[in-house]
Amino acid sequence: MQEKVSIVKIGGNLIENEAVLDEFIEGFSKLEGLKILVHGGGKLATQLAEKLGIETKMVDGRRITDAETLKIITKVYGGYANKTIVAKLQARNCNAIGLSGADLNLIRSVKRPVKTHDFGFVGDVEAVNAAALKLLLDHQITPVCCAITHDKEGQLFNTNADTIASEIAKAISKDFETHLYYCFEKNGVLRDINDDTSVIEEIDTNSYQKLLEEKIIADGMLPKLFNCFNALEHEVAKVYIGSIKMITDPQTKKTTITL
Ligand SMILES: Nc1ncnc2c1ncn2[C@@H]1O[C@H](COP(=O)(O)OP(=O)(O)O)[C@@H](O)[C@H]1O
Ligand SMILES: CC(=O)N[C@@H](CCC(=O)OP(=O)(O)O)C(=O)O
Repeated sequence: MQEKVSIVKIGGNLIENEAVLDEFIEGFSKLEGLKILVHGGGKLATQLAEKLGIETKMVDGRRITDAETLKIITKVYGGYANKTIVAKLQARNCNAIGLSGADLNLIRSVKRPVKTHDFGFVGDVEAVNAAALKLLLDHQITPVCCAITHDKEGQLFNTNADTIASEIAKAISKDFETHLYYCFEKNGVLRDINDDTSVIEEIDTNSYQKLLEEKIIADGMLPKLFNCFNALEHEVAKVYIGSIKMITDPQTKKTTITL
């Protein structure tokens, strides 16, 4: 039987709020077994860009990343957010290491091809160094991964954090039973975005198509669900979308994604 690994992705709207981040870290550090944390930080990057007078442009949930924006996201994701999370985990005796996709050649990507838009320094994932992750996990070290990748020729890229989480989950599924959790500020995929009690408890391939047609799944939820199904199609055992409470309390209402 394969050993279980929990991969938990936490969105930027949560890490921006210190009390919520602390609650999450408390729960995550108590999670039994092997684990990996993937974090976003989009909201913090947007705030810093605004302070520096740099306009933020998002297309289909992805940030157009010019050279100045790449500097900002490297500071925010690879620096402030990543190191704050690692320090908070260490304070709870969770032996974490912060990594970008360049560290250990963890995630190699290629510039997103120009179709309707040129996203600039945005990378699509090509390869994940699963052996490096296994090495860390085998030593009970918890990787904390941010939304930065590289092309192995010296160029950093910005990559959606939901994609980082699903690509990591896919890559280690040969060696481990992987359970992927997408934590964000709502209780799950909602039928009515203004009603936090309207959680859709299960979404499968058929109901997914219907929810897309009805436009119930929109904005940031589009890449998230694409990544959920992509993970399940590549041997990831379980995929959930919900609040931070779902990782500590299995009874918490959430959305379970199935094929
Ligand atoms: N059906 C839906 N249920 C929940 N959220 C939805 C739905 N459709 C669109 N959304 C939007 O998607 C957002 C989550 O996407 P995003 O901000 O990219 O998440 P994250 O912070 O985890 O990266 C929610 O805050 C919400 O505004
Ligand atoms: C290419 C691209 O869009 N990258 C994302 C990476 C961060 C992210 O995904 O953060 P959240 O999970 O907080 O949304 C961005 O810069 O916003």
